[in-house]
Amino acid sequence: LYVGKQRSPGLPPGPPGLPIIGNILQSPTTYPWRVYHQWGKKYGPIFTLQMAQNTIIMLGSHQTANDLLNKRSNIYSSRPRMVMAGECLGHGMLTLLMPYGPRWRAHQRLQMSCLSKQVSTTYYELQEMESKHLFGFSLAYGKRLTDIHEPDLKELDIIVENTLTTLIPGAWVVDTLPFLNILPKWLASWKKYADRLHNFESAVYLKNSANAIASSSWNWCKQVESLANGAMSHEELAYDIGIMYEVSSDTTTIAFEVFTLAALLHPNAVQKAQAELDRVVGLDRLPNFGDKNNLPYIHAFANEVLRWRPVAAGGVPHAVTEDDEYMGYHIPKGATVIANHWAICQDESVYDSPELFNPDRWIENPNLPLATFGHGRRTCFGQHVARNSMFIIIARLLWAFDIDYSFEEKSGHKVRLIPDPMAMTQGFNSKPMPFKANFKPRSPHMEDVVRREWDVEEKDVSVILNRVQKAQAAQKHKA
Ligand code: HEM
Repeated sequence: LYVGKQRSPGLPPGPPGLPIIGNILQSPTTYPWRVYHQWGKKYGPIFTLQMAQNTIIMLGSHQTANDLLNKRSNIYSSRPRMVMAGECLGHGMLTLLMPYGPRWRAHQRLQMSCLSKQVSTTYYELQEMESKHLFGFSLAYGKRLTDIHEPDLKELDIIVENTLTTLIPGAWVVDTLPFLNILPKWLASWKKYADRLHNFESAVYLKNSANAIASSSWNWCKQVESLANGAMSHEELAYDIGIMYEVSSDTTTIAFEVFTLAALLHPNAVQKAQAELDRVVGLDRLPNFGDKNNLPYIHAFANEVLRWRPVAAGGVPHAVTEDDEYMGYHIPKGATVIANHWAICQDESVYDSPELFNPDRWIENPNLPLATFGHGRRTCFGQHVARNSMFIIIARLLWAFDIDYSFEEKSGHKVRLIPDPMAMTQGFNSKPMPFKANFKPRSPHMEDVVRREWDVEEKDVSVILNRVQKAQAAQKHKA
């Protein structure tokens, strides 16, 4: 079935490749996750791509990803060498890309002290406040940003964009041929580029962290500094907080863009959500976290947004640390193992008519699996915070607004601007291509309620963060 020379015997099947370079020339340049989804139909739910020396095992079904990445997570939880992003840019400090082992676990413990399911309930007040004004920087650095043009936010957005450029699969020759990284800087243009980005990133993270530690309120920087108790450098700790901001801001923003796209294209689902909100919450106050257990359709809507267009559509690569056998195939130690989130979210054996946006599937079966936050021990640490953000923002947006098409004048006629639901960006994260939507208050009364609630809200972030600290101390005391 495949060219024997490029593959060790017993590997899962895959497209035949060329000597030495294997499948490199066949790497799809547009929507690789959709192409791999199709290849999965031909080669099966587990198949191999040989990228020069790198063996990549693609998992295209819920079952294969669950069997390997979840059930055997003791050996499927490392990361492949991502030389450009992990080494040249991050100098080994980006937890997302760290190999599995004691060092990653030490950082994971620090990050989970800020993000666990239990701890995330202590952020409700802040999320409620910020959802009225739309949540970001406060937890990490103990300071509110009120304007999207603030320089602090711009700097972090530049870092996110820079990092994403270093993560594009296939974009950097050194990721395909890692041995090239021994070349001196004058011969290795990527090293000079990465140095520039690293110096900027490190300086911003250290500055933000120093300001946060000097501030009067509780924040994540203070939390990890006190837990690490001198065992890690300030730079490493500043990176732990920086990466939490990096991986949360782009992903969560994309989830809301997908939400808006889904809401625009599926008015029936919006009507169902609004009927639930009106019944449970009524018309005289905004929904809040106290309503969390009584709004199943809002949770279903959020889950379906995450399934319909998974944010990291192509998956985040894992690496296997031992030789393994699965379905009669050999999976060699060191291979990269990628769960294709797009293919898994379209898995027909799990989701009926997966191409449809249908929140009701989560009402019929609230235990459906969801690949969007990844798998096993590397599952997104921030999933509880992210889910809470999605709950409160979706509930409040749909309570307060109708989301409708924009119109354009064409030869004297008003024409609806209908976005293409499949038009998404490429890259590590995939978001909808720009589109227009109109948010219209559902009634003047509801508009008044939003204004009134914002006027009486506690907006002093240090007051709220000190309450967060007290709530976390109470949780520890109870435990
Ligand atoms: C909708 C929003 C989000 C999505 C879709 C998302 C998705 C992901 C995915 C797919 C991974 C890699 C999983 C794997 O390797 O199998 C990941 C890792 C991670 N996420 Fe998220 N994420 C989101 C929001 C957040 C937030 C809000 C935070 C923190 C505040 C966060 C923190 C992290 C961290 C620290 C990791 C690295 C875990 C590691 O060390 O490997 N994420 N996320």
